[in-house]
Amino acid sequence: MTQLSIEVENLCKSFDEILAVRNISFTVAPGETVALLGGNGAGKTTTISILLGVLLPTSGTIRLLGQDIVRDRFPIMHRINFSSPYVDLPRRLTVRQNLMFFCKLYGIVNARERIAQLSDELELKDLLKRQTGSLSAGQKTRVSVAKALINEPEILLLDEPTASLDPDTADWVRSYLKAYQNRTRAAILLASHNMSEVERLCDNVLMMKSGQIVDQGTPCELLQRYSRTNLEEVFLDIARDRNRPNTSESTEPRENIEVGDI
Ligand SMILES: Nc1ncnc2c1ncn2[C@@H]1O[C@H](COP(=O)(O)OP(=O)(O)OP(=O)(O)O)[C@@H](O)[C@H]1O
Repeated sequence: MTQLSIEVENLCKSFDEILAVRNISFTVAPGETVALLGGNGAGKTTTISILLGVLLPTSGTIRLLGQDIVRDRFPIMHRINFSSPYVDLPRRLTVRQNLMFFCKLYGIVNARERIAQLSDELELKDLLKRQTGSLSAGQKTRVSVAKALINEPEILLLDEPTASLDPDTADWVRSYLKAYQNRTRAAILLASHNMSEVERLCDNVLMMKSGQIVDQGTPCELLQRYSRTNLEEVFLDIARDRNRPNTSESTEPRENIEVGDI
């Protein structure tokens, strides 16, 4: 049987009296993309931070590439990577210096070639000499994606990977990530508020609310289950505790949805 890339079992995380993550379990297989969806404060970033080893779980187990991350964190860290708009790279370093730092951190042998390849593919060539702090939000996001792929990770954790990108660049970055995954069979766990991104990239969706997984399935399964035509409407049904259309109570006409109202 193929080794699962991510195995999360009964994970809980509390910050004093706040229960940020409540007993969640899920898996991600190699080559699979799974989305964590949920409103603000649902527990997505906390879950990703625990997978990265930045936060310790209160209870539960996490295996990445078959290894327990609390016991065997260091041997697997060079096989995973992440991108988040909330984690700034050192602002005074140039883009090249930042990428070189991460090449050294991950022990990349042909660092110059790797940086040249990524900056070519992600159109960063003109930015390499610029101080990272001087870049626009969208430019920083592209640098963050380059940093996330620098070690060709087997597990990629993406927190809002296309935040701040214009629709054209966002679409291009999604295609790039998909091509990377097709080539490497990396497992991707993605937290996003962009439902069309999730529909396009993800094989499976975990709907989180108040720290729990309240529903899950493929985008198609969720659309069918809620009798909806897009995930944005499913998201609103769950966020607003609307009844599922397939249950007996849900035969009433459904109220209009204001999609921009998430
Ligand atoms: N360091 C912390 N100390 C105390 N509470 C925290 C901390 N980090 C997160 N929380 C709380 O845990 C809960 C989950 O937060 P988290 O950042 O995981 O949500 P999220 O789903 O990523 O939200 P968003 O979509 O707004 O980014 C929230 O109630 C948040 O206030």
